[in-house]
Amino acid sequence: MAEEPDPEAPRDSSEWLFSFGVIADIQYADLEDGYNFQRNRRRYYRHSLRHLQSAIEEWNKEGIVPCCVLQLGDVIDGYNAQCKTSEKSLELVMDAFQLLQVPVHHTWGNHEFYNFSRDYLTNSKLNTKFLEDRIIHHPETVPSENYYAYHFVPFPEFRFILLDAYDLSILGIDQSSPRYQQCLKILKEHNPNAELNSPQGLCEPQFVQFNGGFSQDQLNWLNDVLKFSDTNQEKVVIVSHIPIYPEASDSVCLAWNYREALEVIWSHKCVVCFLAGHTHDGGYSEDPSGVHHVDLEGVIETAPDSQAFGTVHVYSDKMVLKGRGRVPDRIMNYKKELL
Ligand SMILES: Nc1ncnc2c1ncn2[C@@H]1O[C@H](COP(=O)(O)OP(=O)(O)O)[C@@H](O)[C@H]1O
Repeated sequence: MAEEPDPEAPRDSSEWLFSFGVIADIQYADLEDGYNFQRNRRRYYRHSLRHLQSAIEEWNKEGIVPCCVLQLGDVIDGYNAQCKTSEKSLELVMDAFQLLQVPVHHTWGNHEFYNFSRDYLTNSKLNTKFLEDRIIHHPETVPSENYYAYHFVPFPEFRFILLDAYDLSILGIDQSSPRYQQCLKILKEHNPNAELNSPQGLCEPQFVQFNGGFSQDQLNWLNDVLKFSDTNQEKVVIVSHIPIYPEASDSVCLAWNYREALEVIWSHKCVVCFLAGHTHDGGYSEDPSGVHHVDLEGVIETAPDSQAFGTVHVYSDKMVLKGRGRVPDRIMNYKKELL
């Protein structure tokens, strides 16, 4: 289990290596406050941009400036599509990110696909694949163009892998394409409801339209990258919009084939942390193999007088999440076999 950091504790003796920022579910729209589908959580559409701007100001001012920021998806809200403000809102959010002194890695969530097609996203500023690492002589670690995923090395012996959790999905793709038909078939096989966003009565409630999953092709690629990391004594952090570990997430918010993703991860020792967004409430659990699953609290459901972002300080023996506002602090020790 992660320990709560003790502010009174003496300064750590383990070696600090680098830090990175995390933020999730900004869902900006120039709209009055609203509510989620259940109408039990307030959504601060307009203020979410202010939250982002103040997170950027704080990261820029930190004594130890993070080496990069991970944006965990849903950067603008789906309402923008109805209001025909998708491009304008994206521009405002990207202008805010411009002020950040370090690179941002953008993950794609369901709200990206409510606003834009996959082709549009591929050609947009939300495609940060140019920041990827290429491992020479290992073509198996090069991702296919069929999904938006890549890996990068923010610090020697640490590999971060950004996954496409909507690789299997009916969102953002042409309804006449074979891929759409294949994904619709998977969804309907698991969800007989007329409203495919409804999990009502499902034994696997994650099979809803606002979720997605990982293709076998992407899982094979992930397996190959993890194999390389195991062999080269790297520690790996995985980033995805949708979470994959039930103990850390609402069961409705998991990736369609989360079990397959866990199976791949659990067959390697190198993974230390899986970071996701999507749930808005946040969640945390260390799985039996010692992988820390963090679902970050969403900016969109964060009151103006609070905050929702964090900085992860990476040490030789652990990662320490320093949360702001409703993101709690966490100490995440590495599994023994990695020390
Ligand atoms: N239980 C449900 N039944 C039917 N539709 C739902 C249900 N939950 C969510 N939806 C719909 O699914 C879409 C995504 O839900 P939303 O709560 O906005 O997701 P997010 O948390 O990603 O913003 C919305 O169009 C919403 O109306």
